[in-house]
Amino acid sequence: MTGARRSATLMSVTTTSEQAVRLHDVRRVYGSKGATVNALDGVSIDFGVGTFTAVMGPSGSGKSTLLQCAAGLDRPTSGDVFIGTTRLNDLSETKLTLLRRQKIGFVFQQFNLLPSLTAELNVALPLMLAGRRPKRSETRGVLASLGLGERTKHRPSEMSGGQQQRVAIARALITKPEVLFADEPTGALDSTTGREILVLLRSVVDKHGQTVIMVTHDPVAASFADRVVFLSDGRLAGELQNPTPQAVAERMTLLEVASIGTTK
Ligand SMILES: Nc1ncnc2c1ncn2[C@@H]1O[C@H](COP(=O)(O)OP(=O)(O)OP(=O)(O)O)[C@@H](O)[C@H]1O
Repeated sequence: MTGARRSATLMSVTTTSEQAVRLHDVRRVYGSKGATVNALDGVSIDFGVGTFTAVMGPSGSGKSTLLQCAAGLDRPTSGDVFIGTTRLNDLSETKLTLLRRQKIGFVFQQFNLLPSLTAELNVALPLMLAGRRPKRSETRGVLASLGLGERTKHRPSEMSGGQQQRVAIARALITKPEVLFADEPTGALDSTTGREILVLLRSVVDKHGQTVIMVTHDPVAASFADRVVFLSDGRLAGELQNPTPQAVAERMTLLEVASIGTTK
């Protein structure tokens, strides 16, 4: 692409303040000559400020790769990623790390808490990494707001899976991120506990106006979102607004069948 054409393209994808995250023609190729995988194959999508989006698709369709590229944890092979109005492609590793610390929270399926630290210290960690000395009232306040006021001194091994995931969410929210990314946040939890976590994620959007982008395999979990976007073979394969579990499950069945058909 010529410089002029590239500038024109970039002008046309300049983000507005209503978009929390924007991907434009993002490709992510893994491997090298002879053995490459197009994990993302030209994905363009916007995530509006204060919205809750679920990302679904068959295994290997590129969901985690999408999340990692959108969160600046992985760099696309080509294409543009914006967080707010900042284009991530232009940032050095140091600036990207700073932006992630300021604007992004990430929650994982396996919680990823530090086992030797109390709940309170796990939550304080992002502030300490940013060079701040966290106030006890700050970390305890976030833990209390997530129903963990009595657990501040407990270590991860002394808490249930649901409590550990709530600590992980408290840790992600302590920096007041604009966007919270969650990769299978209920995957390791029973359905009742998982539902509590989803209610919590919903309130992050409804009460605080933050943006949540969540990968899930579970149609019930996806129904907590405002929108579900589907991926298949690294490409967008449609979306559902105001999804019901039934509508999501039907769409997933069609995609799974199509994906089995193409791998035979
Ligand atoms: N680091 C990597 N090196 C090589 N290939 C990779 C790497 N990460 C992912 N892939 C491949 O890229 C494709 C997309 O992977 P990704 O993990 O994004 O899919 P997914 O939809 O999240 O899958 P799942 O639902 O099974 O977690 C898959 O074919 C996967 O094998």
